[in-house]
Amino acid sequence: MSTIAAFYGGKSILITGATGFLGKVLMEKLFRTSPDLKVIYILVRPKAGQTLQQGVFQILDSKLFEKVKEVCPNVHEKIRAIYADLNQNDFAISKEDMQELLSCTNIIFHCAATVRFDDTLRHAVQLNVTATRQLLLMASQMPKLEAFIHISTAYSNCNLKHIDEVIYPCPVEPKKIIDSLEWLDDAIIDEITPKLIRDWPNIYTYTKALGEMVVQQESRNLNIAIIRPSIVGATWQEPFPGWVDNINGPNGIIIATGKGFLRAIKATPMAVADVIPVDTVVNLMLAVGWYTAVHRPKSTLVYHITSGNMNPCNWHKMGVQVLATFEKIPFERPFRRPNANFTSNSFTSQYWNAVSHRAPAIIYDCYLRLTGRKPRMTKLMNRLLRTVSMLEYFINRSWEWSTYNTEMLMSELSPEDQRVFNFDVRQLNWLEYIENYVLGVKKYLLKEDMAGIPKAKQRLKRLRNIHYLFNTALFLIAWRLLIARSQMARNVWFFIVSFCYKFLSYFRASSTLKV
Ligand SMILES: CCCCCCCCCCCCCCCCCCCCCC(=O)SCCNC(=O)CCNC(=O)[C@H](O)C(C)(C)COP(=O)(O)OP(=O)(O)OC[C@H]1O[C@@H](n2cnc3c(N)ncnc32)[C@H](O)[C@@H]1OP(=O)(O)O
Ligand SMILES: NC(=O)C1=CN([C@@H]2O[C@H](COP(=O)(O)OP(=O)(O)OC[C@H]3O[C@@H](n4cnc5c(N)ncnc54)[C@H](OP(=O)(O)O)[C@@H]3O)[C@@H](O)[C@H]2O)C=CC1
Repeated sequence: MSTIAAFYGGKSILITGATGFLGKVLMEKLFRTSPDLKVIYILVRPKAGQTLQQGVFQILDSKLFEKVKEVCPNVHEKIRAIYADLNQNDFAISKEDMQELLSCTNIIFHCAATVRFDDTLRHAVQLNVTATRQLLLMASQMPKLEAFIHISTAYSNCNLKHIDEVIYPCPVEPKKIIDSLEWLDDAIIDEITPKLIRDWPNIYTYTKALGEMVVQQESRNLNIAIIRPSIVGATWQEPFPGWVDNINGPNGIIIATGKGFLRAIKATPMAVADVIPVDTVVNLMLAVGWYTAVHRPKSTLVYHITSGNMNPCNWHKMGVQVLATFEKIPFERPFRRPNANFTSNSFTSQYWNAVSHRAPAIIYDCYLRLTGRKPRMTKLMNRLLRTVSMLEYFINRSWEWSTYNTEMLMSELSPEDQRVFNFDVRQLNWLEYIENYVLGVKKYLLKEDMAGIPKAKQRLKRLRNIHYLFNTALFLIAWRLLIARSQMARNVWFFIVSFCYKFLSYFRASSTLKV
């Protein structure tokens, strides 16, 4: 029997961000491996037109929870959804609910965050910093609390090149920022934001760094651990390979490439693609929860869960494998044939954007206008290119994350726990993983039917022929214009034509002689 699975038996677990990508996979694994856990409290913000119960059923109805329903048929009774908005004071939790949370919770997994790179500083601080502080305050009033696990990101210190499993201080105290945001108006905040975030690439990573500082400062006598995953990708093995459910990180890029919208990207091909499967992250989270509660380390331990130092893959390898998978399992109705040009040069990147992205979008919009439809491709392309520009920082650099704590934890696990809660990425086969990832994006995100593959392949062939035809026509027009304008081009043209003519005459003569 797994020690970790047994540890969660009978426990009351509080999860924030349970409706998100990581939160869902965490709940799934908890129910599957510890079906005898007492209850999982999830803090859910109200959604228009949906009751809490409907929200829970929607999560449980997804394919992700199919195995859970077999192992734990009464799973819906073990989820206790609580209305909460982490942007509000006391999270807007009712008194009764708060009382229950305070008196019963044994373990907290704090996953909720805004992961948008372009959020306002006010909102990002509220969610990623102030809410963390408030949750810690709540945690300090929980007599039965055994461990508080805070989910950060490996990029919270991405202004550094080598990152250790320690909490780095931020130049400005989180408390000062929280206080000043209370009285500063939005216009001034916008103005000072670049000065505050300094060499962090966006507000998200900056506020996650502030969140870690808050954890350190407000930890009191709690048992706390911080987990820093890199780019969280589709499931590797559990409950089945390839599960994804949002367009963040690589997912949106895979869709945009598979649909033929995105054919070139400003990326350093040899930079490490530090993607980490979501089930690996969840396994580490559960192991850390157990270790923190049982072994009670004296200080707050930080755990990196990254792939780059143990089993590195680079963007080139990833791009090639993604394209190879599109050959086998293409997405339906692509705009153009998928392609992946990587360039680290700004000028070349702008050239590709003009020729390979904006020009086809404009041509397509002209076609839509001519056929009496509303143009939409240019707008979509502009949004896509804006998104890609925000991700560029992460695909043009490599980082080194030390993983001493993560390795130490691995060595502390029994062989059974190492198997059930496997977070050893050295065993990951990238080619297989990427193929399943792309397949998962097709099935679970795009909800495309596998029966449509032959038709999609036919469409790709047609697009290839159109591509060749278009290029040939373009070449001939360009050449014709050049000949009309330049004597040198005419000379070259006559030389080629006379050379071909001579070659053909010689060929004909020699074949006549042989006869
Ligand atoms: C040709 C080359 C081919 C290559 C071959 C393929 C090989 C694979 C290569 C893979 C390289 C990947 C590198 C990943 C690096 C990640 C680093 C993460 C590091 C930190 C990790 C973390 O610690 S934490 C999670 C990270 N946190 C996010 O990842 C949120 C980002 N996101 C936003 O911050 C907002 O999304 C933002 C953008 C403001 C827009 O915001 P916005 O207001 O414009 O509105 P929306 O979000 O609604 O999206 C508007 C439209 O952009 C579309 N879209 C949204 N995201 C998209 C996305 N990723 N890729 C494409 N398309 C996306 C969407 O489909 C919409 O399209 P539509 O208009 O048709 O609806
Ligand atoms: N995905 C990634 O690549 C990485 C993620 N991380 C970290 O992992 C954690 C989870 O990320 P992920 O699952 O991908 O993110 P998601 O965006 O999928 O999930 C975010 C969760 O936070 C909840 N949330 C947001 N705002 C509020 C609010 N005001 N009140 C209550 N709940 C709120 C969301 O609820 P709702 O459903 O209502 O929106 C959702 O459940 C985050 O802390 C993130 O920083 C770290 C590294 C990489």
